[in-house]
Amino acid sequence: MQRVLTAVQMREAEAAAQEHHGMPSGLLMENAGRALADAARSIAGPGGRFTVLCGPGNNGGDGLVAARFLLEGGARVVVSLVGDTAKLTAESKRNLQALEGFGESPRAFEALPEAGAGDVVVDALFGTGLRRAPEGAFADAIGTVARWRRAGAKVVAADVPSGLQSDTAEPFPLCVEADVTVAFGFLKPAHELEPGASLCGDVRRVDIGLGGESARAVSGAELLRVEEKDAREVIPARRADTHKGTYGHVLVVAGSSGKTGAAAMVALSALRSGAGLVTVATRAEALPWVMAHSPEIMGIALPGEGPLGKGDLEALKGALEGKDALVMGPGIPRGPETGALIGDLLAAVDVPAVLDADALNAVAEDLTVLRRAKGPVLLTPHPGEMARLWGRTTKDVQQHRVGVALNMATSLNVTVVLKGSRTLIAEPGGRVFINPTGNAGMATGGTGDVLSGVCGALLAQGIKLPRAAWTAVYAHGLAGDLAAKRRGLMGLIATDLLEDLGSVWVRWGR
Ligand SMILES: NC(=O)C1=CN([C@@H]2O[C@H](COP(=O)(O)OP(=O)(O)OC[C@H]3O[C@@H](n4cnc5c(N)ncnc54)[C@H](O)[C@@H]3O)[C@@H](O)[C@H]2O)[C@@H](O)CC1
Ligand SMILES: [K+]
Repeated sequence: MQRVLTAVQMREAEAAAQEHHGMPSGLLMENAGRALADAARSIAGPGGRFTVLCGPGNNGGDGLVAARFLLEGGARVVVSLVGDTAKLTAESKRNLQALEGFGESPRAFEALPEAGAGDVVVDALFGTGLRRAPEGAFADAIGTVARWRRAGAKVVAADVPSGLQSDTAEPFPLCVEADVTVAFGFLKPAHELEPGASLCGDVRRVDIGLGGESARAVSGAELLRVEEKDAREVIPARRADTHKGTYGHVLVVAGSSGKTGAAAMVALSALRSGAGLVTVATRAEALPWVMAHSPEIMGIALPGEGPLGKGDLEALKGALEGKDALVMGPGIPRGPETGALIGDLLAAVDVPAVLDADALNAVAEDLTVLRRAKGPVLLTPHPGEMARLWGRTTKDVQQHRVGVALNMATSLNVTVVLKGSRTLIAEPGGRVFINPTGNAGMATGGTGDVLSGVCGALLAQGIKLPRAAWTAVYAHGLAGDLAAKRRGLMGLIATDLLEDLGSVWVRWGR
Protein backbone atom coordinates (compact mmCIF):
# COMPACT_ATOMS: atom_id res chain seq x y z
CA MET A 1 0.00 0.00 0.00
CA GLN A 2 1.43 3.32 -0.98
CA ARG A 3 1.56 6.07 1.64
CA VAL A 4 0.21 9.50 0.83
CA LEU A 5 1.82 12.19 2.97
CA THR A 6 0.79 15.63 4.13
CA ALA A 7 3.19 18.60 4.06
CA VAL A 8 4.01 18.17 7.76
CA GLN A 9 4.67 14.46 7.24
CA MET A 10 6.93 15.30 4.28
CA ARG A 11 9.04 17.51 6.54
CA GLU A 12 9.19 14.70 9.10
CA ALA A 13 10.29 12.28 6.39
CA GLU A 14 13.02 14.71 5.34
CA ALA A 15 14.23 15.12 8.94
CA ALA A 16 14.19 11.35 9.42
CA ALA A 17 16.20 10.82 6.22
CA GLN A 18 18.84 13.17 7.58
CA GLU A 19 18.89 11.43 10.94
CA HIS A 20 18.83 7.80 9.77
CA HIS A 21 20.82 7.96 6.53
CA GLY A 22 22.69 11.23 6.90
CA MET A 23 20.94 12.45 3.73
CA PRO A 24 21.72 16.18 3.38
CA SER A 25 18.71 18.19 2.21
CA GLY A 26 20.83 19.52 -0.67
CA LEU A 27 21.13 16.01 -2.02
CA LEU A 28 17.34 15.49 -1.83
CA MET A 29 16.90 18.70 -3.82
CA GLU A 30 19.55 17.60 -6.33
CA ASN A 31 17.69 14.31 -6.88
CA ALA A 32 14.33 16.09 -7.13
CA GLY A 33 15.61 18.64 -9.64
CA ARG A 34 17.27 16.00 -11.78
CA ALA A 35 14.04 13.97 -11.96
CA LEU A 36 12.17 17.15 -12.81
CA ALA A 37 14.58 17.85 -15.70
CA ASP A 38 14.11 14.27 -16.98
CA ALA A 39 10.33 14.66 -16.95
CA ALA A 40 10.56 18.03 -18.73
CA ARG A 41 12.78 16.53 -21.44
CA SER A 42 10.35 13.63 -21.90
CA ILE A 43 7.52 15.93 -23.01
CA ALA A 44 9.48 18.51 -25.03
CA GLY A 45 9.14 18.78 -28.78
CA PRO A 46 12.31 18.65 -30.96
CA GLY A 47 14.29 21.84 -30.38
CA GLY A 48 11.75 23.11 -27.86
CA ARG A 49 12.76 25.66 -25.24
CA PHE A 50 12.46 25.19 -21.47
CA THR A 51 11.08 28.04 -19.39
CA VAL A 52 11.73 27.43 -15.70
CA LEU A 53 9.70 29.51 -13.23
CA CYS A 54 11.04 29.42 -9.68
CA GLY A 55 9.42 30.62 -6.45
CA PRO A 56 11.12 31.67 -3.20
CA GLY A 57 11.02 28.32 -1.35
CA ASN A 58 12.61 24.93 -1.85
CA ASN A 59 10.21 24.19 -4.70
CA GLY A 60 11.96 27.01 -6.55
CA GLY A 61 15.29 25.39 -5.60
CA ASP A 62 14.17 22.19 -7.35
CA GLY A 63 13.49 24.32 -10.43
CA LEU A 64 16.98 25.85 -10.32
CA VAL A 65 18.52 22.37 -10.17
CA ALA A 66 16.33 21.21 -13.08
CA ALA A 67 17.41 24.25 -15.13
CA ARG A 68 21.07 23.37 -14.50
CA PHE A 69 20.59 19.77 -15.67
CA LEU A 70 18.70 20.90 -18.76
CA LEU A 71 21.50 23.34 -19.61
CA GLU A 72 24.09 20.65 -19.06
CA GLY A 73 22.23 18.49 -21.56
CA GLY A 74 22.56 21.24 -24.16
CA ALA A 75 18.95 22.45 -24.12
CA ARG A 76 17.76 26.04 -24.61
CA VAL A 77 16.73 27.20 -21.14
CA VAL A 78 15.42 30.46 -19.70
CA VAL A 79 14.88 30.91 -15.97
CA SER A 80 12.95 33.43 -13.94
CA LEU A 81 12.81 33.91 -10.17
CA VAL A 82 9.39 35.19 -9.21
CA GLY A 83 8.89 37.15 -5.98
CA ASP A 84 11.40 38.52 -3.52
CA THR A 85 14.80 36.98 -4.27
CA ALA A 86 16.05 38.14 -0.84
CA LYS A 87 13.78 35.45 0.65
CA LEU A 88 15.43 32.51 -1.14
CA THR A 89 16.16 29.53 1.11
CA ALA A 90 19.83 28.72 1.77
CA GLU A 91 19.61 25.64 -0.43
CA SER A 92 18.04 27.64 -3.27
CA LYS A 93 20.76 30.29 -2.99
CA ARG A 94 23.45 27.65 -3.41
CA ASN A 95 21.68 26.32 -6.49
CA LEU A 96 21.27 29.81 -7.90
CA GLN A 97 25.07 30.25 -7.67
CA ALA A 98 25.60 26.86 -9.29
CA LEU A 99 23.26 27.79 -12.14
CA GLU A 100 25.10 31.06 -12.69
CA GLY A 101 28.30 29.05 -12.76
CA PHE A 102 26.80 27.24 -15.76
CA GLY A 103 26.40 30.60 -17.45
CA GLU A 104 22.66 31.22 -17.02
CA SER A 105 21.21 34.02 -14.90
CA PRO A 106 17.51 34.37 -14.09
CA ARG A 107 15.68 36.98 -16.15
CA ALA A 108 12.91 39.35 -15.18
CA PHE A 109 9.58 37.61 -15.73
CA GLU A 110 8.47 40.31 -18.20
CA ALA A 111 11.61 39.68 -20.27
CA LEU A 112 10.84 36.00 -20.88
CA PRO A 113 10.11 34.95 -24.46
CA GLU A 114 6.63 33.60 -25.26
CA ALA A 115 6.24 29.81 -25.06
CA GLY A 116 4.18 27.64 -27.39
CA ALA A 117 4.05 24.28 -29.15
CA GLY A 118 7.15 22.14 -28.53
CA ASP A 119 8.20 24.23 -25.52
CA VAL A 120 8.02 23.12 -21.90
CA VAL A 121 7.24 25.29 -18.90
CA VAL A 122 8.64 24.03 -15.60
CA ASP A 123 6.40 25.20 -12.77
CA ALA A 124 8.52 25.46 -9.62
CA LEU A 125 6.72 28.41 -8.01
CA PHE A 126 5.21 26.67 -4.97
CA GLY A 127 5.07 23.13 -3.68
CA THR A 128 3.94 21.81 -0.32
CA GLY A 129 4.76 25.16 1.33
CA LEU A 130 1.95 27.15 -0.34
CA ARG A 131 0.12 29.00 2.45
CA ARG A 132 -2.37 31.36 0.83
CA ALA A 133 -3.79 32.39 -2.53
CA PRO A 134 -1.06 33.49 -4.97
CA GLU A 135 -1.26 37.21 -5.69
CA GLY A 136 0.64 39.94 -7.55
CA ALA A 137 3.64 38.65 -9.51
CA PHE A 138 2.73 35.04 -8.66
CA ALA A 139 -0.82 35.46 -9.95
CA ASP A 140 0.56 37.01 -13.16
CA ALA A 141 2.98 34.11 -13.58
CA ILE A 142 0.23 31.49 -13.12
CA GLY A 143 -1.99 33.33 -15.59
CA THR A 144 0.86 33.44 -18.12
CA VAL A 145 1.52 29.72 -17.75
CA ALA A 146 -2.14 29.08 -18.62
CA ARG A 147 -1.82 31.30 -21.71
CA TRP A 148 1.35 29.52 -22.86
CA ARG A 149 -0.35 26.17 -22.33
CA ARG A 150 -3.27 27.27 -24.50
CA ALA A 151 -0.67 28.19 -27.13
CA GLY A 152 0.57 24.59 -27.12
CA ALA A 153 3.35 24.55 -24.49
CA LYS A 154 3.48 21.58 -22.09
CA VAL A 155 3.64 22.20 -18.37
CA VAL A 156 5.54 20.06 -15.89
CA ALA A 157 4.95 20.83 -12.21
CA ALA A 158 7.56 20.34 -9.52
CA ASP A 159 5.92 18.27 -6.78
CA VAL A 160 2.50 20.02 -6.85
CA PRO A 161 1.01 22.42 -9.44
CA SER A 162 1.40 25.92 -8.00
CA GLY A 163 -1.83 27.17 -6.47
CA LEU A 164 -2.97 23.68 -5.47
CA GLN A 165 -3.04 22.94 -1.74
CA SER A 166 -1.09 19.79 -1.15
CA ASP A 167 -2.98 18.47 1.89
CA THR A 168 -6.55 19.11 0.78
CA ALA A 169 -6.31 18.86 -3.03
CA GLU A 170 -8.24 22.16 -3.19
CA PRO A 171 -6.97 24.73 -5.70
CA PHE A 172 -6.93 28.46 -5.06
CA PRO A 173 -8.82 30.40 -7.78
CA LEU A 174 -5.53 30.80 -9.66
CA CYS A 175 -3.79 27.47 -10.05
CA VAL A 176 -1.43 25.93 -12.59
CA GLU A 177 -2.88 23.13 -14.69
CA ALA A 178 -0.10 20.66 -15.45
CA ASP A 179 0.43 17.99 -18.09
CA VAL A 180 2.88 16.13 -15.86
CA THR A 181 3.47 16.45 -12.12
CA VAL A 182 6.63 14.98 -10.64
CA ALA A 183 5.85 13.94 -7.06
CA PHE A 184 8.98 13.93 -4.91
CA GLY A 185 9.43 10.93 -2.65
CA PHE A 186 5.79 10.32 -1.75
CA LEU A 187 2.38 10.99 -3.20
CA LYS A 188 0.43 13.78 -1.53
CA PRO A 189 -3.36 14.13 -1.17
CA ALA A 190 -3.29 16.70 -4.02
CA HIS A 191 -2.14 13.96 -6.41
CA GLU A 192 -4.77 11.49 -5.34
CA LEU A 193 -7.95 13.38 -4.53
CA GLU A 194 -10.15 15.55 -6.72
CA PRO A 195 -10.20 18.26 -7.79
CA GLY A 196 -6.41 18.33 -7.40
CA ALA A 197 -5.74 15.06 -9.19
CA SER A 198 -7.18 16.39 -12.45
CA LEU A 199 -4.99 19.51 -12.25
CA CYS A 200 -1.85 17.38 -11.85
CA GLY A 201 -2.17 15.61 -15.21
CA ASP A 202 0.04 12.55 -15.37
CA VAL A 203 1.53 12.03 -11.88
CA ARG A 204 5.03 10.53 -11.82
CA ARG A 205 6.33 9.68 -8.35
CA VAL A 206 10.12 9.59 -8.09
CA ASP A 207 12.47 8.43 -5.35
CA ILE A 208 14.74 11.22 -4.13
CA GLY A 209 16.48 9.47 -1.24
CA LEU A 210 13.90 9.77 1.55
CA GLY A 211 14.09 6.01 2.07
CA GLY A 212 11.70 3.46 3.55
CA GLU A 213 13.16 3.75 7.05
CA SER A 214 12.38 7.43 7.28
CA ALA A 215 8.84 6.82 6.05
CA ARG A 216 8.21 4.69 9.12
CA ALA A 217 9.14 7.64 11.33
CA VAL A 218 6.23 9.64 9.97
CA SER A 219 3.38 10.31 12.39
CA GLY A 220 -0.18 11.52 12.20
CA ALA A 221 -3.29 10.45 10.32
CA GLU A 222 -2.10 8.59 7.27
CA LEU A 223 -3.63 8.23 3.88
CA LEU A 224 -2.99 4.99 2.05
CA ARG A 225 -3.50 4.36 -1.60
CA VAL A 226 -4.89 0.90 -2.25
CA GLU A 227 -3.07 -1.05 -4.95
CA GLU A 228 -4.30 -4.07 -6.87
CA LYS A 229 -1.84 -6.36 -5.08
CA ASP A 230 -3.22 -5.24 -1.69
CA ALA A 231 -6.77 -5.99 -2.71
CA ARG A 232 -6.13 -9.34 -4.34
CA GLU A 233 -4.23 -10.61 -1.29
CA VAL A 234 -7.32 -10.19 0.89
CA ILE A 235 -9.51 -12.75 -0.86
CA PRO A 236 -8.48 -16.35 -0.17
CA ALA A 237 -8.33 -18.78 -3.10
CA ARG A 238 -11.33 -21.15 -3.27
CA ARG A 239 -10.38 -24.64 -2.16
CA ALA A 240 -11.72 -27.79 -3.81
CA ASP A 241 -13.15 -29.37 -0.63
CA THR A 242 -15.70 -26.62 0.04
CA HIS A 243 -19.43 -26.05 -0.48
CA LYS A 244 -21.91 -23.17 -0.59
CA GLY A 245 -22.00 -23.03 3.22
CA THR A 246 -18.30 -22.18 3.29
CA TYR A 247 -18.84 -18.85 1.54
CA GLY A 248 -21.49 -17.30 3.70
CA HIS A 249 -25.12 -16.28 3.39
CA VAL A 250 -25.99 -12.62 2.77
CA LEU A 251 -29.33 -11.14 3.80
CA VAL A 252 -30.30 -8.21 1.58
CA VAL A 253 -33.03 -5.92 2.93
CA ALA A 254 -33.83 -3.87 -0.13
CA GLY A 255 -36.38 -3.01 -2.79
CA SER A 256 -39.96 -1.86 -2.93
CA SER A 257 -42.60 -1.45 -5.58
CA GLY A 258 -40.92 0.47 -8.43
CA LYS A 259 -37.45 -0.20 -6.98
CA THR A 260 -37.17 -3.97 -7.23
CA GLY A 261 -34.17 -3.68 -9.52
CA ALA A 262 -32.09 -2.19 -6.68
CA ALA A 263 -32.64 -5.30 -4.56
CA ALA A 264 -31.87 -7.58 -7.50
CA MET A 265 -28.63 -5.75 -8.28
CA VAL A 266 -27.43 -6.02 -4.67
CA ALA A 267 -28.29 -9.73 -4.62
CA LEU A 268 -26.74 -10.54 -8.00
CA SER A 269 -23.63 -8.56 -7.19
CA ALA A 270 -23.23 -10.51 -3.91
CA LEU A 271 -23.67 -13.77 -5.84
CA ARG A 272 -21.15 -12.65 -8.47
CA SER A 273 -18.72 -11.78 -5.64
CA GLY A 274 -18.52 -15.23 -4.17
CA ALA A 275 -21.31 -15.35 -1.57
CA GLY A 276 -22.55 -18.93 -1.12
CA LEU A 277 -26.20 -17.93 -0.72
CA VAL A 278 -28.17 -14.69 -0.98
CA THR A 279 -31.66 -14.02 0.38
CA VAL A 280 -33.65 -10.85 -0.20
CA ALA A 281 -36.14 -9.72 2.44
CA THR A 282 -38.69 -7.26 1.11
CA ARG A 283 -42.41 -6.47 1.16
CA ALA A 284 -44.63 -9.21 -0.32
CA GLU A 285 -45.74 -7.16 -3.33
CA ALA A 286 -42.13 -6.53 -4.40
CA LEU A 287 -40.71 -9.98 -3.74
CA PRO A 288 -41.82 -11.84 -6.90
CA TRP A 289 -40.41 -9.08 -9.09
CA VAL A 290 -37.07 -9.19 -7.27
CA MET A 291 -36.84 -12.97 -7.53
CA ALA A 292 -37.87 -12.98 -11.16
CA HIS A 293 -34.57 -11.28 -12.00
CA SER A 294 -32.65 -14.47 -11.35
CA PRO A 295 -33.35 -18.02 -10.13
CA GLU A 296 -30.35 -17.95 -7.76
CA ILE A 297 -32.00 -15.30 -5.58
CA MET A 298 -33.94 -16.57 -2.54
CA GLY A 299 -36.62 -14.47 -0.86
CA ILE A 300 -38.45 -13.75 2.37
CA ALA A 301 -41.65 -11.68 2.33
CA LEU A 302 -41.82 -9.13 5.14
CA PRO A 303 -45.39 -9.12 6.51
CA GLY A 304 -47.13 -5.77 6.78
CA GLU A 305 -47.12 -2.94 4.30
CA GLY A 306 -45.80 0.55 3.76
CA PRO A 307 -42.55 1.95 5.14
CA LEU A 308 -40.25 -0.25 7.22
CA GLY A 309 -40.72 0.45 10.93
CA LYS A 310 -40.50 -1.02 14.39
CA GLY A 311 -43.19 -3.59 13.52
CA ASP A 312 -40.70 -5.26 11.17
CA LEU A 313 -38.10 -5.91 13.88
CA GLU A 314 -39.06 -9.49 14.75
CA ALA A 315 -39.38 -10.58 11.12
CA LEU A 316 -35.96 -9.12 10.29
CA LYS A 317 -34.34 -10.71 13.36
CA GLY A 318 -35.79 -14.01 12.20
CA ALA A 319 -34.56 -13.48 8.66
CA LEU A 320 -31.05 -12.79 9.97
CA GLU A 321 -30.79 -16.15 11.73
CA GLY A 322 -28.02 -18.17 10.11
CA LYS A 323 -26.89 -15.23 7.97
CA ASP A 324 -23.29 -14.03 7.85
CA ALA A 325 -23.77 -10.46 6.62
CA LEU A 326 -26.55 -7.91 6.21
CA VAL A 327 -26.90 -5.35 3.41
CA MET A 328 -29.71 -2.90 4.04
CA GLY A 329 -31.02 0.13 2.24
CA PRO A 330 -31.23 0.23 -1.56
CA GLY A 331 -34.81 0.99 -2.56
CA ILE A 332 -36.37 0.30 0.86
CA PRO A 333 -39.66 1.99 1.73
CA ARG A 334 -38.52 4.61 4.26
CA GLY A 335 -40.74 6.15 6.93
CA PRO A 336 -40.49 7.91 10.29
CA GLU A 337 -39.61 4.70 12.18
CA THR A 338 -37.07 3.27 9.75
CA GLY A 339 -34.05 4.77 11.54
CA ALA A 340 -35.17 3.41 14.91
CA LEU A 341 -35.81 -0.02 13.37
CA ILE A 342 -32.26 -0.10 12.00
CA GLY A 343 -30.88 0.91 15.41
CA ASP A 344 -32.88 -1.83 17.20
CA LEU A 345 -31.89 -4.44 14.61
CA LEU A 346 -28.17 -3.62 14.80
CA ALA A 347 -28.36 -3.65 18.61
CA ALA A 348 -29.95 -7.13 18.56
CA VAL A 349 -27.65 -9.05 16.17
CA ASP A 350 -23.91 -9.16 15.72
CA VAL A 351 -23.56 -9.88 11.99
CA PRO A 352 -21.50 -7.35 10.01
CA ALA A 353 -23.85 -4.84 8.39
CA VAL A 354 -23.64 -2.63 5.32
CA LEU A 355 -25.96 0.39 5.36
CA ASP A 356 -26.55 2.08 2.02
CA ALA A 357 -28.95 4.47 0.28
CA ASP A 358 -32.25 4.93 2.17
CA ALA A 359 -30.90 3.13 5.25
CA LEU A 360 -28.39 5.99 5.48
CA ASN A 361 -31.07 8.60 4.96
CA ALA A 362 -33.10 6.91 7.71
CA VAL A 363 -30.30 6.89 10.29
CA ALA A 364 -29.35 10.47 9.35
CA GLU A 365 -32.28 11.61 11.49
CA ASP A 366 -30.58 10.22 14.61
CA LEU A 367 -27.03 8.98 14.11
CA THR A 368 -26.73 7.85 17.72
CA VAL A 369 -28.68 4.66 16.84
CA LEU A 370 -25.45 3.44 15.21
CA ARG A 371 -23.60 3.56 18.52
CA ARG A 372 -25.78 0.68 19.77
CA ALA A 373 -24.63 -1.70 17.02
CA LYS A 374 -23.26 -5.01 18.31
CA GLY A 375 -21.47 -6.03 15.12
CA PRO A 376 -19.15 -4.10 12.77
CA VAL A 377 -20.94 -1.52 10.61
CA LEU A 378 -20.04 -0.19 7.16
CA LEU A 379 -21.68 2.97 5.77
CA THR A 380 -21.47 3.56 2.02
CA PRO A 381 -22.77 7.10 1.38
CA HIS A 382 -22.42 9.05 -1.83
CA PRO A 383 -21.68 12.76 -1.23
CA GLY A 384 -25.41 13.67 -1.11
CA GLU A 385 -26.12 11.01 1.50
CA MET A 386 -23.04 12.06 3.45
CA ALA A 387 -24.34 15.63 3.43
CA ARG A 388 -27.57 14.41 5.05
CA LEU A 389 -25.65 12.32 7.60
CA TRP A 390 -23.40 15.23 8.46
CA GLY A 391 -26.04 17.96 8.29
CA ARG A 392 -24.15 20.07 5.75
CA THR A 393 -24.24 20.70 2.01
CA THR A 394 -22.89 18.34 -0.62
CA LYS A 395 -20.40 21.05 -1.59
CA ASP A 396 -19.09 21.14 2.00
CA VAL A 397 -18.68 17.38 1.91
CA GLN A 398 -16.76 17.53 -1.36
CA GLN A 399 -14.46 20.24 -0.04
CA HIS A 400 -13.53 18.26 3.07
CA ARG A 401 -13.84 14.67 1.93
CA VAL A 402 -10.99 13.27 4.03
CA GLY A 403 -11.98 15.13 7.19
CA VAL A 404 -15.68 14.30 6.91
CA ALA A 405 -15.15 10.59 6.26
CA LEU A 406 -12.59 10.32 9.05
CA ASN A 407 -14.70 12.23 11.53
CA MET A 408 -17.74 10.06 10.88
CA ALA A 409 -15.73 6.85 11.15
CA THR A 410 -13.98 7.74 14.40
CA SER A 411 -16.94 9.39 16.13
CA LEU A 412 -19.42 6.58 15.35
CA ASN A 413 -16.94 3.69 15.44
CA VAL A 414 -17.93 2.54 11.94
CA THR A 415 -16.13 2.09 8.63
CA VAL A 416 -17.13 4.72 6.07
CA VAL A 417 -16.93 4.42 2.29
CA LEU A 418 -17.39 7.93 0.88
CA LYS A 419 -18.16 7.33 -2.78
CA GLY A 420 -17.30 9.61 -5.70
CA SER A 421 -14.24 10.12 -7.84
CA ARG A 422 -11.41 8.61 -5.71
CA THR A 423 -13.66 6.90 -3.22
CA LEU A 424 -12.33 7.15 0.34
CA ILE A 425 -12.49 4.45 2.96
CA ALA A 426 -12.12 5.66 6.57
CA GLU A 427 -11.77 3.28 9.46
CA PRO A 428 -12.66 3.91 13.11
CA GLY A 429 -8.98 3.66 14.11
CA GLY A 430 -8.22 6.80 12.06
CA ARG A 431 -6.70 5.51 8.84
CA VAL A 432 -7.97 6.66 5.47
CA PHE A 433 -7.56 4.72 2.23
CA ILE A 434 -7.82 6.21 -1.24
CA ASN A 435 -9.15 4.08 -4.06
CA PRO A 436 -7.59 4.71 -7.46
CA THR A 437 -9.99 2.65 -9.63
CA GLY A 438 -13.28 3.66 -11.27
CA ASN A 439 -14.39 6.24 -13.80
CA ALA A 440 -17.04 8.79 -14.68
CA GLY A 441 -19.03 6.17 -16.59
CA MET A 442 -20.00 4.74 -13.21
CA ALA A 443 -22.02 7.87 -12.43
CA THR A 444 -25.23 6.05 -13.34
CA GLY A 445 -28.08 4.54 -11.32
CA GLY A 446 -27.42 1.22 -9.61
CA THR A 447 -23.62 1.15 -9.44
CA GLY A 448 -23.89 1.86 -5.70
CA ASP A 449 -26.21 -1.13 -5.26
CA VAL A 450 -23.60 -3.28 -6.97
CA LEU A 451 -20.94 -1.98 -4.57
CA SER A 452 -22.99 -2.77 -1.48
CA GLY A 453 -23.50 -6.31 -2.83
CA VAL A 454 -19.74 -6.81 -3.22
CA CYS A 455 -19.19 -5.51 0.32
CA GLY A 456 -21.84 -7.86 1.73
CA ALA A 457 -20.39 -10.86 -0.09
CA LEU A 458 -16.83 -10.25 1.15
CA LEU A 459 -18.07 -9.75 4.72
CA ALA A 460 -20.13 -12.95 4.50
CA GLN A 461 -16.97 -14.78 3.42
CA GLY A 462 -15.36 -13.78 6.70
CA ILE A 463 -13.19 -10.90 5.46
CA LYS A 464 -13.06 -8.24 8.17
CA LEU A 465 -13.54 -4.50 7.98
CA PRO A 466 -11.96 -2.31 6.81
CA ARG A 467 -10.17 -4.77 4.47
CA ALA A 468 -13.47 -6.03 3.08
CA ALA A 469 -14.47 -2.44 2.33
CA TRP A 470 -11.37 -1.31 0.46
CA THR A 471 -11.10 -4.58 -1.39
CA ALA A 472 -14.73 -4.29 -2.51
CA VAL A 473 -14.26 -0.67 -3.56
CA TYR A 474 -11.11 -1.48 -5.52
CA ALA A 475 -12.71 -4.48 -7.28
CA HIS A 476 -15.90 -2.53 -8.04
CA GLY A 477 -13.92 0.33 -9.59
CA LEU A 478 -11.81 -2.08 -11.60
CA ALA A 479 -14.97 -3.78 -12.88
CA GLY A 480 -16.15 -0.31 -13.89
CA ASP A 481 -12.89 0.34 -15.73
CA LEU A 482 -13.22 -2.95 -17.61
CA ALA A 483 -16.89 -2.25 -18.38
CA ALA A 484 -16.01 1.20 -19.72
CA LYS A 485 -13.65 -0.43 -22.22
CA ARG A 486 -16.55 -2.45 -23.62
CA ARG A 487 -19.34 0.12 -23.36
CA GLY A 488 -17.67 3.50 -23.29
CA LEU A 489 -18.17 5.96 -20.45
CA MET A 490 -21.51 7.00 -21.92
CA GLY A 491 -22.86 3.54 -22.55
CA LEU A 492 -21.94 1.92 -19.24
CA ILE A 493 -24.86 0.79 -17.03
CA ALA A 494 -24.83 -0.80 -13.58
CA THR A 495 -25.60 -4.36 -14.65
CA ASP A 496 -22.51 -4.29 -16.92
CA LEU A 497 -20.50 -4.29 -13.70
CA LEU A 498 -21.97 -7.67 -12.75
CA GLU A 499 -20.30 -9.19 -15.82
CA ASP A 500 -17.02 -7.41 -15.33
CA LEU A 501 -16.75 -8.32 -11.65
CA GLY A 502 -16.20 -11.83 -12.98
CA SER A 503 -13.27 -10.58 -15.08
CA VAL A 504 -11.78 -8.99 -11.94
CA TRP A 505 -11.91 -12.27 -10.03
CA VAL A 506 -10.41 -14.10 -13.02
CA ARG A 507 -7.58 -11.54 -13.15
CA TRP A 508 -6.97 -12.16 -9.48
CA GLY A 509 -6.92 -15.92 -9.92
CA ARG A 510 -10.15 -16.35 -7.93
N1 LIG B 1 10.46 17.80 2.08
C1 LIG B 1 11.39 17.28 1.32
O1 LIG B 1 11.87 16.24 1.68
C2 LIG B 1 11.88 17.94 0.09
C3 LIG B 1 11.23 19.04 -0.45
N2 LIG B 1 11.56 19.57 -1.63
C4 LIG B 1 10.81 20.67 -2.20
O2 LIG B 1 10.47 21.61 -1.27
C5 LIG B 1 9.10 21.96 -1.41
C6 LIG B 1 8.62 22.56 -0.16
O3 LIG B 1 9.47 23.66 0.07
P1 LIG B 1 9.07 24.86 1.01
O4 LIG B 1 8.60 24.32 2.31
O5 LIG B 1 10.22 25.77 1.01
O6 LIG B 1 7.80 25.46 0.32
P2 LIG B 1 7.51 26.04 -1.14
O7 LIG B 1 8.72 26.11 -1.95
O8 LIG B 1 6.36 25.31 -1.63
O9 LIG B 1 7.01 27.54 -0.85
C7 LIG B 1 7.21 28.15 0.36
C8 LIG B 1 7.64 29.59 0.17
O10 LIG B 1 6.66 30.33 -0.47
C9 LIG B 1 6.10 31.31 0.42
N3 LIG B 1 4.66 31.35 0.13
C10 LIG B 1 3.72 30.43 0.43
N4 LIG B 1 2.53 30.79 -0.09
C11 LIG B 1 2.72 31.96 -0.75
C12 LIG B 1 1.88 32.83 -1.49
N5 LIG B 1 0.60 32.55 -1.70
N6 LIG B 1 2.40 33.95 -2.00
C13 LIG B 1 3.70 34.25 -1.82
N7 LIG B 1 4.56 33.47 -1.14
C14 LIG B 1 4.07 32.36 -0.60
C15 LIG B 1 6.50 30.89 1.77
O11 LIG B 1 6.57 31.98 2.65
C16 LIG B 1 7.85 30.26 1.50
O12 LIG B 1 8.84 31.25 1.34
C17 LIG B 1 8.45 20.69 -1.87
O13 LIG B 1 7.23 20.86 -2.49
C18 LIG B 1 9.51 20.18 -2.81
O14 LIG B 1 9.33 20.75 -4.08
C19 LIG B 1 12.65 19.06 -2.44
O15 LIG B 1 13.61 20.04 -2.56
C20 LIG B 1 13.24 17.79 -1.97
C21 LIG B 1 13.11 17.43 -0.55
K1 LIG C 1 5.12 23.60 -8.30
